[in-house]
Parts: sequence; C-alpha cells; structure tokens
Amino acid sequence: ITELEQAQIDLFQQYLRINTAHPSPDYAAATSFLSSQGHSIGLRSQTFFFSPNKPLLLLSWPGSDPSLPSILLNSHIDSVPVEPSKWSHPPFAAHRDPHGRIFARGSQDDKCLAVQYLEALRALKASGFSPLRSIHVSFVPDEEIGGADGAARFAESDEFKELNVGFVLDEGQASPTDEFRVFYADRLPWSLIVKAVGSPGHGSRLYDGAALENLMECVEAIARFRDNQFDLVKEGLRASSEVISVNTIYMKAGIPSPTGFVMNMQPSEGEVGYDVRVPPTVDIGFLRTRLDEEWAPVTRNMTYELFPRGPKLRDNGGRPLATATDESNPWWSVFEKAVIASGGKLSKPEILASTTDARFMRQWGIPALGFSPMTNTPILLHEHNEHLKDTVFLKGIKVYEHIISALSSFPANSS
Ligand SMILES: CSCC[C@H](NC=O)C(=O)O
Ligand SMILES: [Zn+2]
Ligand SMILES: [Zn+2]
Repeated sequence: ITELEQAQIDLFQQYLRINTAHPSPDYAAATSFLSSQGHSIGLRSQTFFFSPNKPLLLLSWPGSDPSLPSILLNSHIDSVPVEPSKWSHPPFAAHRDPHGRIFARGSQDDKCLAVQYLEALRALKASGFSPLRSIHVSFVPDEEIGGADGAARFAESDEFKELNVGFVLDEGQASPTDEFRVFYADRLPWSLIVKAVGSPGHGSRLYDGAALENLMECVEAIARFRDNQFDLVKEGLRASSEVISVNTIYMKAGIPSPTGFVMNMQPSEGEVGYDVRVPPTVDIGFLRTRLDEEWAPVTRNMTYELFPRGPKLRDNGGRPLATATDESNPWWSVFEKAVIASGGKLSKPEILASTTDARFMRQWGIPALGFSPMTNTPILLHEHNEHLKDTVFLKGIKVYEHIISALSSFPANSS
C-alpha cells in the first residue's frame, strides 16, 4: 500500500467517523470536513441552505468551455440509524480489520463515493488534467428520509439551473460479483395502509365479519400477491427491481391492557401498513383495482390509502423516469467505455429496487446513472456491520479517474 493510498484510506475513515446518521446527522461537521478537502484540491466551494440547518455543499472545477453542459457527481451525506449493540465494531469508529475491511455506517451507503470523487479529482489535478466541461460535486442532506429538504430542493433551484447540468452520476449498489452494477431508473415508493372495522365480540365467539377476520383475509391475499411477484424473481424470470414489492411494515390492532392485550375481546378495528415499490413502467391503477375488488372491498368494511411517498415529482407526461442505456444516449457510451478502460466490467443495467436522489434530476430529463464502484462486495446497505474493503475503496478512485476524465472531456455537439 502506497503512502497516497494510506492517506486516502485515512480520509475515508475520518469522514466515516463523523456521525451523519438519522435522526440527528452532524451535517455541519461533515460539510466542513468536505469543503476543507475541496479547498485543499483547489475546488470552488459553495454552501446552500435550502432548508435551515441542512447544508448542501457544492464543489466545482470549472471547465475550459463553461458554456457546455456540465457533469454533476452526487452523494448524500446522511446515513440510516444504527443499533450499535448489534455491531461487531462500533459503527462510527471506522475500524479496519486485518482483512482490510472498514466497518462503519455509511461505508457503502454512500460515504465511500464522496471521498472517491474527491480523491479522483485530486489525482486528476495532480496529473495536470484540465476538464473541457465543468465538474460539480454535490453533497446533499436527507436522502435517506426522502430528500424533500435536500436534492429535491436543489434540483428545482435557480442555482441548479445555472449549473446547466448535462449528466449526473449518483449512488448505486455494491456488486457481489466481479462486474460493476449500474442503475438507470428507480422503483417508486408508495405507502399502503389498510384498515378494517367490524363488530367487537367476546373472544370465545365465532361470528362473521370481525374486523381482524376481514383484515387477515386482506393480509393473506396481499401475501399471496407478494409470493407470486417473488416467485418471478426466484424463477429467474424477472430482476427483483422489475416486480412490485409489498412488504409489511407495521400491524396495529387489539385492545391494550396493562399486561399486554385484553385477551377475551375481539377488537372493532385493525390496521396494517405496507411499503410498496413499483417499477417505473407499471401503472399503479392496477393495484387500486385489486384492492377495491378483492383485497380491501368496502363490502367487507375495509378502507385503504395508497399514496406515493416522498416529494412530488414533475409529471413527465406518463414517461418513466429512466435514463437510456443505449446509443440514443451519448453519455452512456462514454460512461461504459470509461469503465472498461479502467479494467472493469459492467453487468446489464438495472432498475434500483429502492429509490435515490437521481430521480430529482431525471425529472428534468437530465440523464443520470446510479453507480457505486464496489465489486466482489456483499450488499450491506442499511444492515448491521456495514463495511467496505480498503482495496475495493481504492480501486473505486481509479475507476472514477477514468470516468470523470472521459465525461468532462466529452466534446460538444454530441450533447
Ligand atoms: C420516500 S423516499 C425514501 C428514500 C429511501 N432511500 C434509500 O433507502 C428509500 O426508502 O428508498
Ligand atoms: Zn444511499
Ligand atoms: Zn440508504
């Protein structure tokens, strides 16, 4: 390991030691750390407060032709919460074990990207590289909680329009194989809440139309639908992000008592909440019909709410928010060639099973790809013991050097 590589790992560990997990991410410490790195590289630095106490840091390297559409490299600063007692190493210590695995919340999702972008830019500067197009790096708050006060605000701001962004790179996911994964769209997150009411009754009585009897019928029907979707994945007919997922998030029912629940009382109401993810090509109307007619019919005293989660996106005239991954998108070829030139392989472009900030840029028609350069790495985002191997992290910097230099050198007239 070279001195430079050691310094890059140190920097990664420093960033990981800043606790940016919800519910109280330390955005001030994170942005001050990142902007001082930007300063040491010689990047221009701006901090926007689209929402109080939620800084959005933008670092920029002006291109030699600033009239051309620019490149934006995005990562989010925040992380999901941790249950520290369930980790084998403290989640904000960034412990590096003898195998080189660095354990920390955010190591894969997605604080690796921030440091890899910066180190790639530092290396390009050092090599005397000069970009044709301007390169912007954004570090945004609140991705994990929907981005309303982060990337959503940024993407609709005048400051963003002035950047004249032509292409965006945002987070993707780790790959367990030796091929990098790349994402061209997200599934959209919806919430489904089903409620049932019915007559209360003695716990010993068999009668029709109890609230939870109706609710359980619905729960079972949804479970069968979930199984059918999951079977398509298990049989290899679809990718997991190409089906609708419906996962139970909470169940609420029963008459509370000081010792638990009143056990001889069949309750008069109950409720179940689901996280629903829908591929960009699927019409949600299809789910409404199933709910109205089979799963939660009013004739069984059931009601439901099915609503999109997160900030409202622009209506794209029914077009899915997808970035083309063929010759119709010149940026795609530049990206693909750069990955190959770095010695990497790309697997078939995928839809992201979850969602991320790239959708806020795609809604303006800006091509955006999700990419986190981690091969031969278990997918650990949002899990206990999230970690990333030092060698994988370092390789990512090299990959970005290729990608960033290719994208920012991409000549005019093609885009
Ligand atoms: C409603 S937007 C929530 C965004 C979140 N992103 C990462 O996990 C997700 O649940 O996909
Ligand atoms: Zn993320
Ligand atoms: Zn996440």
